[in-house]
Amino acid sequence: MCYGQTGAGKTFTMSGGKQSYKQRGIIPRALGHVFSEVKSMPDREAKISIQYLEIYNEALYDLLDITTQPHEISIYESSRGVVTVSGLRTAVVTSEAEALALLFEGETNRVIGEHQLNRESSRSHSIFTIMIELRPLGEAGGDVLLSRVALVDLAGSERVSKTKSEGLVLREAGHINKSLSILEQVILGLGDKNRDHVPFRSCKLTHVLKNSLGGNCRTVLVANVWSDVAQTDETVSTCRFAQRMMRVTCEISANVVQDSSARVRQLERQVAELQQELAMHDAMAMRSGMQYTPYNAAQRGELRSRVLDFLMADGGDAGGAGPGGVESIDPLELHSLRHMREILLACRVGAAGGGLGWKDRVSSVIRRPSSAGSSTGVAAAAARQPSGNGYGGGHGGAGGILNGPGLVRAERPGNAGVAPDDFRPMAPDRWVLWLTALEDYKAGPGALKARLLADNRAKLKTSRTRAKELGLAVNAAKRELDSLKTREEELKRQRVQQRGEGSQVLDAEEYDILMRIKELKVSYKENFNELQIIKSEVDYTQGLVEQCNKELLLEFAEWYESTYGRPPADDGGDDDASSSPRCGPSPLQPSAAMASTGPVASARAAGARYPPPQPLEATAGTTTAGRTAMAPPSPSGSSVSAGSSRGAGAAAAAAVRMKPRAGGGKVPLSSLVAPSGEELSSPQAMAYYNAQQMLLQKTTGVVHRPGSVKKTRPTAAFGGGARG
Ligand SMILES: Nc1ncnc2c1ncn2[C@@H]1O[C@H](COP(=O)(O)OP(=O)(O)OP(=O)(O)O)[C@@H](O)[C@H]1O
Repeated sequence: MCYGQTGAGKTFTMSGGKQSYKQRGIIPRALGHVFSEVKSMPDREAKISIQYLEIYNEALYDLLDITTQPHEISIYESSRGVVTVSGLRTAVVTSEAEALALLFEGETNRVIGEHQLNRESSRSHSIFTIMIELRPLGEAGGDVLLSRVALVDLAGSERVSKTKSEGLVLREAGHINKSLSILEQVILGLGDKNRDHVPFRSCKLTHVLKNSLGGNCRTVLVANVWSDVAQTDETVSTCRFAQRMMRVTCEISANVVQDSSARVRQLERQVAELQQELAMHDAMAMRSGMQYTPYNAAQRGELRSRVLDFLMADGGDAGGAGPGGVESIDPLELHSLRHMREILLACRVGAAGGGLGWKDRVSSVIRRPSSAGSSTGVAAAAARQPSGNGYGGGHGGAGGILNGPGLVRAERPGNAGVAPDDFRPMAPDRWVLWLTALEDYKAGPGALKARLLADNRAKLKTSRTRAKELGLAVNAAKRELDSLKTREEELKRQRVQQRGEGSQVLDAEEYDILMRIKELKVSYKENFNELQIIKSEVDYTQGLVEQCNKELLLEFAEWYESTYGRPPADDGGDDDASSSPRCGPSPLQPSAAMASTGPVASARAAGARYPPPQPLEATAGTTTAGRTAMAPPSPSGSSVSAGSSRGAGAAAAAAVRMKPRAGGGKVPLSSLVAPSGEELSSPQAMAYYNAQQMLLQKTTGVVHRPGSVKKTRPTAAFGGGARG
């Protein structure tokens, strides 16, 4: 801030002489300095803007904006005491030249007058403000440093006796002197710590300069004096003012603010970076198909379908590992918290639909014995079932998969194909039927696809295992490389310290380390390359598995519909077949062609609403209770037409043979083989058996158990009493 009597050289000091570049004043020098400083900070982004205010006769004028319509410029003070001038043009400048052009434009707009002491006397106070916003360049959202430099060229105090002012110039002098007098009082007030009130608001000049005098600021006063004996009084007066000014002390701190919009951008960028990081970790750990965004309806439906598939693939609790045991089941891997939540949601949806036994099912999965080679026979399973529970293994928890609710594709008028998200809960009894039919389908017409699915799953498992191994090897190699490099650096430093810079002789340890590093680099590269290949293989096979699974289910749905009719709406499964008019052609009844002969016909004759099942457990010649005829196994490992239990079409497709067994008699379920020759897994066989038991009971009221034939009263839930 330049202060002094008129003609002392304030404007010359602040703006400079017009003769040469050398005479440039503080303002152009400050602008040059600001821009060169900004240039020397490539890691920062600066926004520079300027304002140029004039206070003339206690009125505010915008020196950068005189061409536009006159507009009100007013002083606004916030509750926190921050003073701003509203309505003032703030010109953002990107170069020194641009800023200088505006400075010159503003100066030409200033009011000047002529009097005895100065031919070009400034008749106003001017405040040229440079505002700088500095923020980290690559790190939007960091702290923003706000700076403000107010370069003030005060009008000079003048003694009218000396200036001989009159008229307008005299009036201007009055305003000038008055405002300078208030400025002096303000400075006095600021210098006196005991003073409560500082009259900032007494005039426009002090009000505007409030934050530049007593706020969070550093104030520099240039006291301009006219070194002439005739001006001694004014010089003394100026020096006294400067002296008072020196008493004013301020506590300053940097104006650092948080840019909220930039902060949002920063956080977004951070999230994106973390997602990339996560993706990289997933890639390294060979976790494909990870999803961190919310699931859409189709994806949710797909997952539900997979959960169901998982549960069905298990096929009950036959207990134990082995070719058909727990170990052969493809686990539902948990990829992420979101994935886990979705799986639990799928379970909950299922539970909400059927409920019965679902909890048991989950418990049985969790508690399933894992000892390899344990007995997988029916007897073992049966031993765990509560006796006389009505539905054989299917109801006691051991064969829990049959108890769980299923999902059925919702029907759409005129559209057999439905999206996976159209699954809705199915009553347990219907689900049993559906599940059993699926097993049939997989063993019969869908055997090829099922085999393909199983093959692809096996391949996927192998690839994943290999990828996991490679990932571990790559990570281990990386860790070892890092630690060896650190050790090598350390040894190198020691060698240089001991033998000097030029020493090239390595000791044994350093040599070994270098050799190992070389080896590791080769193996790292090989493993890494293989990892990339395996990764794409995993991704591809994963896709194949999903595709096969989807196709299998869709083809099965078609097959089911053509075999049994369209799945009915869920009516709770409590239809009374004997009384209902739906006893006739039911959606679930086999077609006439299918049901014309054999057990189907028998069942229909008996009023069975469902295709009658056939117990798989062949206790030759003994299972005659009820209305369903049992065919004993043929001596040659003969086939029991399990398929016939689901109609002729299914019979051909889903025939299950029994392995020949020395001595005949009972054949354990673990010996069952599918027509394809594929040995049924114990859980599959158990599920199959349980399902058939359940259906048998529903149609005939007979519960067949391994080693026993028992007649039970059908439950009301199936309304099948009339058929017993
Ligand atoms: N250091 C200097 N070297 C050369 N000329 C100067 C110097 N200081 C001031 N002058 C000249 O003196 C005259 C008066 O200076 P200036 O207008 O800057 O005074 P002022 O203090 O601003 O006066 P006022 O208060 O009336 O505006 C100008 O013609 C200017 O060129």
